[in-house]
Amino acid sequence: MKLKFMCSYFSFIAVCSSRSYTTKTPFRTPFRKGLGRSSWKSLEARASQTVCLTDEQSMVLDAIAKKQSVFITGSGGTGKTFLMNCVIERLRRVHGKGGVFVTASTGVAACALNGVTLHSFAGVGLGLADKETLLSRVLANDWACRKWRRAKAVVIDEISMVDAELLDKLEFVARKVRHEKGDKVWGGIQLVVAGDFFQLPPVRARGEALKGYAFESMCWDSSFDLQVELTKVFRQSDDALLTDLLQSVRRGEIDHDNMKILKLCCFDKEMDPSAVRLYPRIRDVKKMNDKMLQELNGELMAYTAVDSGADSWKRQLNEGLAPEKLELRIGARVMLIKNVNVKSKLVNGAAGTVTGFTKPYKTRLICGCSVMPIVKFDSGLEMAVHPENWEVIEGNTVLARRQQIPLVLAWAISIHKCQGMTLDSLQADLSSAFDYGMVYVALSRVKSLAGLHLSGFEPCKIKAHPKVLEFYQRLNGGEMS
Ligand SMILES: Nc1ncnc2c1ncn2[C@@H]1O[C@H](COP(=O)(O)OP(=O)(O)OP(=O)(O)O)[C@@H](O)[C@H]1O
Repeated sequence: MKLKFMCSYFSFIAVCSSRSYTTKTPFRTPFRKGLGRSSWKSLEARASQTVCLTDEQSMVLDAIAKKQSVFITGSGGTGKTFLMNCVIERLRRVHGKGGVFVTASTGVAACALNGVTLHSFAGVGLGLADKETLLSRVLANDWACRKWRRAKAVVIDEISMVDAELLDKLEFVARKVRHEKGDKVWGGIQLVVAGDFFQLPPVRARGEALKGYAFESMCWDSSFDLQVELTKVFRQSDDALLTDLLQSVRRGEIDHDNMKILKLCCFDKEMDPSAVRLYPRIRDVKKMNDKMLQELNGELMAYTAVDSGADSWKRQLNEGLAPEKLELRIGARVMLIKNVNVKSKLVNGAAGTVTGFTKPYKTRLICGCSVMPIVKFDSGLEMAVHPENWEVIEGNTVLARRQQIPLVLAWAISIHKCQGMTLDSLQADLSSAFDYGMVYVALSRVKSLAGLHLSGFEPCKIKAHPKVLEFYQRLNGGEMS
């Protein structure tokens, strides 16, 4: 039955355009024309005006207002990142800007929230030493100590990439540094953690065993007042078949019907030339982008990021998505790495092609270049892309800032870097997929089956860790959602 629907589905998409754009968007005009910056509504107010928060999302915000510690999870595209932005704003209203520290396990995720990496916030270096050594390191570091003591709330995004050992060490450091608050877990800090453990696990050297997921830490259960799993998938809301397939892949399962669907994505579909290629390994990404750029004939335009702040913090900017050096030619496939205009769908992940370059109005140089790129996005919109800022903020201090054109070459990107993105069309080469959750992360970026192309796919590459399965079963009272 499912297979029958699937076949008619594919003939349907063959007749229609191979691209798919969400038309049932819940967004209304986010800003009223003519309003100055100071009149803009808060993010949360705008969010609730333009989109309907689900009951689960509202429940999280209510808990935040009550100063509860919350773990937010859910499959890819259920709005964790979207909600985190509202959560951060609510926390700042509750505690004041200076008491809220926004962190994430990776530079990419930290930059997306204008925060810092968890390691750099904590002042524990790589965090490899034992907990007592790390504590004395923090106590000897005035700045790190002050941050821990000033913190009223700490946000950690992409928790799936933090190991259990590190989480326990940080909880120990927080409790000891803030001993005047009693012996409370995390020294009484309100903790808001988000992530999906079915996605990528902590990065480790090749062959090195997993040290344990964060939920295996000793402090996990006592760290939260509330653990919420978001269940409404927004990203694939127009494609029930893909939503259903992804739920199985997430659990590491693939039945006969879903296998057939994925096989059709491998062989029977004409390749969309605009599809982003996803590779498990960075070297393949670089090779592909360099090769494709070289094949173009036009003049090479180079944009060098304008950075400010201390060198140690600038390093984190390099871990983010905005490149230090961006080279473009007419014809280059590019992707936005920042939301530029949500109403016009110029959002993080929107792909397009460079069609020309134009002189900027007033400014003479844009990131070292005299012209700005003009991009024709796949939605049909063509526009000059202006530089944007990325900041590393801790509490209320801006530690570093990068100005760069918000584009990356997008013939190819790595599966690690695409975690968090929404893509219209992708081609994933899964032949060298090596880790738990990797296939799921790659597949769950796309909005519809029409935009999904696979190569190197084998069912054994779909892997979910048994401990993760167990954790979610416990979270749902024995039931998998
Ligand atoms: N309540 C909502 N109403 C409408 N759209 C929403 C809502 N919440 C989130 N979205 C939209 O759903 C899409 C996916 O959200 P988001 O990227 O936050 O998901 P995610 O759970 O963080 O995904 P991933 O785990 O893959 O990073 C975004 O386009 C976001 O704007």
